[in-house]
Amino acid sequence: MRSFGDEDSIFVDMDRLNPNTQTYQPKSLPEREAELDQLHSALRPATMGSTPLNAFVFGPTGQGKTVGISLKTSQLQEYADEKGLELHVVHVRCKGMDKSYHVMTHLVKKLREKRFGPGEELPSGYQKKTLLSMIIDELEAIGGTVIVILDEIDAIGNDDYILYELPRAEPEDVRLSIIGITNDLQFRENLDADVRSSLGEDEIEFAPYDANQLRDILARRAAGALRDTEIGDKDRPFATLESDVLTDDVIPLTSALAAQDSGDAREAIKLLFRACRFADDDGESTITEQHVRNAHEYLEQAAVERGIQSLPLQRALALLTVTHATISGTDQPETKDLHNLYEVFCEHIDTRAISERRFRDKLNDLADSSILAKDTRGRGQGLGQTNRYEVEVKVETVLDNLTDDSRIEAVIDEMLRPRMD
Ligand SMILES: Nc1ncnc2c1ncn2[C@@H]1O[C@H](COP(=O)(O)OP(=O)(O)OP(=O)(O)O)[C@@H](O)[C@H]1O
Repeated sequence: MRSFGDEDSIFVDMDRLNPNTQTYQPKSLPEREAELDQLHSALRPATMGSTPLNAFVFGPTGQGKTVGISLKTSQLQEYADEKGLELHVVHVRCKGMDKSYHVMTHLVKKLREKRFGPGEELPSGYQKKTLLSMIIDELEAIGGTVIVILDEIDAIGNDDYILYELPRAEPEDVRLSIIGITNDLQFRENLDADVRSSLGEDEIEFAPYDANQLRDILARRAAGALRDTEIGDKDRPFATLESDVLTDDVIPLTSALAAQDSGDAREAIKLLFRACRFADDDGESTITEQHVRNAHEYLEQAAVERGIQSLPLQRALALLTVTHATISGTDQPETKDLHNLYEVFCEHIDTRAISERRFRDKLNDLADSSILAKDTRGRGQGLGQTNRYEVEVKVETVLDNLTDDSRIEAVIDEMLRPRMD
């Protein structure tokens, strides 16, 4: 067994390459200068005793929206503390809160914690209107300038009560600004026009990073995180990066893979971090292109496994029909045959079956998430097209990750496993 503490490492500060924002926050985001200037302009009135503007910040996942806003509001807070201005920033992460109601209970809790310190309870059993009055009361008790950040606000779906009411609340002697953040462009499109115009006094878009920007981001994170790795000119991080542990191809390959997937900085950092950890765990002194490729494969596999684990019942059953065909050696069966098998599964576990058309939608959803491979081909002259499906991953990966629901387990144990022997 390995002992802690007596190993050499390529890392000098591992946290710096950790994509988790609780672990490490960059001190500057040069790639987001334009967006942060826009935010600066929206918040600046706070420094002049006026009300900062409401802003709506949007862009795909992993684009520095959360860290950017946190950097800018911390900078404003520092200024306010220095000048003795009364300013409070409240950050509510709305992920998982599927109603305005939940966002409001969390907002009440956060506002109370501003006054009384951590450990306040979530209020429960109140009507939405009462919660709104509670929020207004709390805001008035705090006073001064209050900036409320509602991060991942798309979680509330169609229930936009809080977004409609809060900008109109007008608490007395409070200069209130609301910053809504979303990575769901559809949510922004679907917002009620009144909500959009009051919340989005300023709209700030974070467009996806390109491969060159990702190179610079990775170079800055790697310098300081890895041994003997430094940047010569901070305005040209990647171009002036010198490293004894990173081979030349590593950052370009990592950026190219992340840019091609989504331009997501979180994914790019995660990939580089995993590649470095693979090298470090093997006791190697350099990180190579192969480590990046292994890390990419590992993360893709992990994402597919998470995707399989979270499949709802109908999609899981649809996946099992294709898996059953693979195990039985049936080469790419027709959707109709898969649906027949699906009906047998449903009967076995006493569940109502969905129609063949909706079943086909489930198969297509699985193909969209790269769990199934879809092949569209002609049936022969004049006979139209047909879709054939195959499992993209190993049969074992499917069976091992579909274990949460006892009905699914029954189908696997009684109808699939016996065919594997
Ligand atoms: N320009 C940058 N320089 C260095 N690190 C960055 C940069 N942009 C983003 N990051 C890092 O990428 C990760 C994701 O950033 P962040 O959480 O701010 O994204 P986001 O746009 O809010 O994503 P989501 O919509 O998923 O919440 C964090 O680890 C962050 O530190």
